[in-house]
Amino acid sequence: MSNEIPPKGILKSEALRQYILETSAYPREHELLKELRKVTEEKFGNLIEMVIPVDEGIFLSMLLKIINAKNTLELGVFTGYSLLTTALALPEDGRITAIDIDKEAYEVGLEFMKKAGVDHKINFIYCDGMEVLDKLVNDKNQEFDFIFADADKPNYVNFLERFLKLVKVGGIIAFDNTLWFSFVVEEEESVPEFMRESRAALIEFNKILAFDREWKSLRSPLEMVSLYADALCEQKTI
Ligand SMILES: C[S@@+](CC[C@H](N)C(=O)[O-])C[C@H]1O[C@@H](n2cnc3c(N)ncnc32)[C@H](O)[C@@H]1O
Repeated sequence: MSNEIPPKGILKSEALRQYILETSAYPREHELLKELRKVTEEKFGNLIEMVIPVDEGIFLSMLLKIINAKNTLELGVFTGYSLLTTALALPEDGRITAIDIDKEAYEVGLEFMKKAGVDHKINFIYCDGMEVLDKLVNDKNQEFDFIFADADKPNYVNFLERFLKLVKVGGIIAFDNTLWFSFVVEEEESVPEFMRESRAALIEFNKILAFDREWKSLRSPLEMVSLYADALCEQKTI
């Protein structure tokens, strides 16, 4: 047996990822979330890859419950897997402001929100994200316990600037896809062309969060956690 220290990290194979999903994620997935994923795949084919994975959904749901989130913001809804996850995790009087530029996809998911009896918690805004965020910031009365971004990766830095004004103390900001299918550590040539712009933006975003002086001063009250399920979260702790 080799005496070399093995690389850090627990996910050493696709088989292990499947094992985790089968033993800890799928059994906890809500029936309507399973159905929504299936219908999304039937209607949108390959775009199913846009939907957050089941283990990430369970993690987000756990975070929402731990912080007793009541008022949340989601940017990037698609057919609403992460939105339904959030709506199921919030209390009866919980509220979600959900933003997307695709109304048709949202309407597919809306059926499932209704079936689950959680549609009253959702305020869907059909509009560009930055436009809505600027309005919310100007409003000055808006404060969210939890913010989830899963859209328009090149704009993550701009979103963060607004989110920091919108998240309440003790709240959480979560960004999806910060590892970009692991492409952040691969050579550009091996990345599909249509994914390169986002890869470059995410590498820059991760760097800024970790090292940029200006952001560091903003970040000082934030704790950061990066997850293999590919969500990166910041928690404002003071
Ligand atoms: C990765 S999908 C979101 C997936 C969703 N979170 C889920 O779990 O199913 C990204 C979504 O962001 C939306 N989007 C892209 N650019 C946007 C923008 N500038 N403003 C608002 N929504 C945007 C797209 O229409 C798409 O539905």
